[in-house]
Amino acid sequence: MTITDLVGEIKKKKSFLCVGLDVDMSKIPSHLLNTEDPIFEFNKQIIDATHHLTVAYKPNTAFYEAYGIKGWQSLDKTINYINQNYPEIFTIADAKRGDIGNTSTMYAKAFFEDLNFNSVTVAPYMGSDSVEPFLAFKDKFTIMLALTSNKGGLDFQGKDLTNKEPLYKEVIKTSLTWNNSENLMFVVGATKAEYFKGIRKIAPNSFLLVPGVGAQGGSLEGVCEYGINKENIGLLINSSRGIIYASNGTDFANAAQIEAKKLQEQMASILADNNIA
Ligand SMILES: O=C(O)c1cc(=O)[nH]c(=O)n1[C@@H]1O[C@H](COP(=O)(O)O)[C@@H](O)[C@H]1O
Repeated sequence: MTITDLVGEIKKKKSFLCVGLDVDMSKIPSHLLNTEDPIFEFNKQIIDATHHLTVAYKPNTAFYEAYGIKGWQSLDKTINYINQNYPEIFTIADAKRGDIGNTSTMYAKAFFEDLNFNSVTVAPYMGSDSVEPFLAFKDKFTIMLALTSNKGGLDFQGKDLTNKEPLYKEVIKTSLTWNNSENLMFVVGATKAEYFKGIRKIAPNSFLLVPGVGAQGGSLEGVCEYGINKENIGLLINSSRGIIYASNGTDFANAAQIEAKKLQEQMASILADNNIA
C-alpha cells in the first residue's frame, strides 16, 4: 500500500481512525470462550462491524505473544482475514522492535513478509542502522516512537540535549535524513496535544500514528488543531480499549461499531472544517 492509497481511503471514508486490536482474554465476552479460537473470533466480529468506519487496524503483538503459539496463530489468522477481505485497510503490527542491523532485517521479514503487515512500530534507541533495515522494504512503513502517550514518555524523550532540543525532536529530525525516510511515520501520543504544533514544524508532511484517545483520555480535537495536514491529513488516530471493550455481552461488535462511528463522525466534521474533501 502507498501513502496515496491511504489518503484516498481516508477521504473516501471521511475517517482517519485506527482500531487497536489489543485482545485480552479476560475482557472478551464469555460466550466466545467456547469457540475454537476466541481471539480470532472476537477480532473477526469487531473487524466486520467496523471496517467501513476505520482506515487502519493495529494489533499490539504483546496481546498475542502472551498466549504463546496459539496467540501467534490468532494474529496470523487476523492479519490474513483483513488482507483477504478488506485489503484497502492499512495494517500496523504494533511490536516496537529494533536491534542491530541483521536482526532488524529478520524482524522486518517477520512482519512485512511472513505476516504481510503494511507497517510495524519500531523504537529509535539503537539508531540509524537499527531502523534502516525496516525502511528498505518498498511500500512498507516503519512507525518510529517519537513522543509516546504514557506518563514516563517525557522521562527521556522530553530531555533537552546540549543543543537545547528535546530528544524526541532530534529523533524526528535526524531520522528524516536516513535512507528511504519516505517510508517513515512517527508515533506521537494524543495525551501530548500541546506538542503537535512544534512537531509539525519539523515534520510537516509525515504521517503520525496517534494513540491515546479513549481509555488514556487524549483529545481528538486537541490533536487535530495543529496535527492535521491539509495536503495528506497525516494522522491515524488509534483507540483500542475504548472501542473493542465497549460491551462484554453478545452485543460487543455492535457496541464497538457505535463507538467507532462516534469517532468517525467527529473526524468527518474535522475534515469538513478544514475543507478537506
Ligand atoms: O505504539 C503505540 O501504538 C503506542 C504508543 C504510545 O505512545 N502509546 C500507546 O498507547 N501505544 C499503543 O496504543 C494502544 C493504546 O490502547 P488504548 O489506550 O486501549 O486505546 C496500545 O496498544 C498501546 O501499546
